[in-house]
Amino acid sequence: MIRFEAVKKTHKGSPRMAVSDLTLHVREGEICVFVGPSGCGKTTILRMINRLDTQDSGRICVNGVATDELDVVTLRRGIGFMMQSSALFPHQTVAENIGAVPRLLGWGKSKIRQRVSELISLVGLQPEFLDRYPNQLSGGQQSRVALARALASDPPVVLMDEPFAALDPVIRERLQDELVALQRRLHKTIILVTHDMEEAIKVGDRIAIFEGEGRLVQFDTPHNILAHPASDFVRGFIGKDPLLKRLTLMKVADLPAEIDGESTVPAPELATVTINDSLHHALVKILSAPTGVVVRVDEAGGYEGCISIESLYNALSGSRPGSLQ
Ligand SMILES: Nc1ncnc2c1ncn2[C@@H]1O[C@H](COP(=O)(O)OP(=O)(O)OP(=O)(O)O)[C@@H](O)[C@H]1O
Repeated sequence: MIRFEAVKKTHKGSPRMAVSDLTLHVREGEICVFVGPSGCGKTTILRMINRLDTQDSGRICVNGVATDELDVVTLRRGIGFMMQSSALFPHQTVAENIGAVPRLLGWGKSKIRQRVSELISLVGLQPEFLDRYPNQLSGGQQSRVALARALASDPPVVLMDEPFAALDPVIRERLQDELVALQRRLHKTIILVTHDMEEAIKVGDRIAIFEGEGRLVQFDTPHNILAHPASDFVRGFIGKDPLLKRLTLMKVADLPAEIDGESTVPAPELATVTINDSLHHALVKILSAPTGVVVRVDEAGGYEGCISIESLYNALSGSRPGSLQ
């Protein structure tokens, strides 16, 4: 859907490259997260997609068409952009902010009003917010409005530059969850820039990790990056406890169900986990269970076998305790 082919960029007056020879393909309908330290070129890469910046060489294609072969208005019509720290228009109401792109596209007033009211509920805000100004909203509410604005013309591609960076951790986590849920319904192609690896792991279908001068060092699923970091740089970026992070990503449903045929009813004293719980949650329960075993149940509470610490080791590596690095 979005393809970078040998893209290079050095900003005028800068002694260093912002992007070095980037080749990368973001698939249709995925959330791809760009992560890396400050100044490594993430924003520049994002801005080149909708031609706010221009590459010095190489090609960027959106849906098979090179961006420099399209006129810029047509290109940007298909791309929603959510900039750093919301960047809402301060002198416009929420309704006017959300309707900004449809207005530019010349939609009629009633169509815009209908779209704005759809979007405000899509991002989880009450209609009474529509007449407020950005400075009358909390940071989390501003982010919701900025997301609604980026989605206004229903673009197939959405670019998000550190959308949740300014939010407190609780609100940030909630919005990350909501973004993932929204994406399941809307199937946009999303590129989200962050410097927060936890956020990347949580929302990304795939993560592109960059180091200085826009050098791509690894591009893979969160699971594979945690299991097989490509370099010490990636290992350092992942931070502490990669095994625990992998357990957070995996669900009880990812383990094979092991019903032994006899104990079809769990003993009442055993703790239970459901198939939608994370393996991290299962680990905590196993560690606090006197027997070292928890019962696995399906969504309806039906017995599906037992899980021990060994099941978790097997899920992580297929190996025995002691062999994990
Ligand atoms: N307009 C500009 N003129 C000159 N240099 C620039 C310009 N914009 C960015 N740069 C430089 O290009 C490099 C990449 O910047 P960029 O903003 O893309 O990085 P980033 O990874 O998004 O950083 P951050 O996480 O801090 O937002 C940096 O060294 C930056 O100083």
